Amino acid sequence: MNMTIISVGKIKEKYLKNAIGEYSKRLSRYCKLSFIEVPDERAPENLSETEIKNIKDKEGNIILKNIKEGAYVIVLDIKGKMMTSEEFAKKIDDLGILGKSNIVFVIGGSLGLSKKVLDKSNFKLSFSPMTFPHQLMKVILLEQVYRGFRINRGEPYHK
Ligand SMILES: C[S@@+](CC[C@H](N)C(=O)[O-])C[C@H]1O[C@@H](n2cnc3c(N)ncnc32)[C@H](O)[C@@H]1O
Repeated sequence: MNMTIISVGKIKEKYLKNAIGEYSKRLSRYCKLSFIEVPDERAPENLSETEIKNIKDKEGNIILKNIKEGAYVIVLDIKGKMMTSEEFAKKIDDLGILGKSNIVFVIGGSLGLSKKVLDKSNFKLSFSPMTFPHQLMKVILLEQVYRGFRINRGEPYHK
């Protein structure tokens, strides 16, 4: 299974890079993982609704260009569906059974995702009603994908 994580902005913090590196290494046993980082637009304070929309559209159009035809697109969206880790593991397993071999996860930038990107998605996944920084979201997502593969294989993992 190929998994691609498209996110907005570069991760600069060393501790987050290390965590991403660690989970990427662990996941290499289970899937082919790749990352695409889309440049984030400068977003000063006090932007108007129109300016916010324009920025999200600009970032969104680059995200869309990076999604290959036929990929199953899961966007990370606070208002999306919340799941247990077991349900998420089953979702990954079901996608494999359905022959969906290219899964794309999309994480928005500080302003969130454009409507076009949300509309393009096959599934909207929420990790909680709380807002997390997008950089941290990448680590949390990787951990849950790793946990999902371990659950699906019946392999031990700390609860
Ligand atoms: C800082 S948040 C953006 C907040 C923005 N105000 C919004 O409502 O989308 C950056 C990105 O992280 C992801 N994210 C943050 N918290 C999340 C959560 N609880 N569940 C799912 N995705 C989340 C989403 O992809 C979001 O676009």
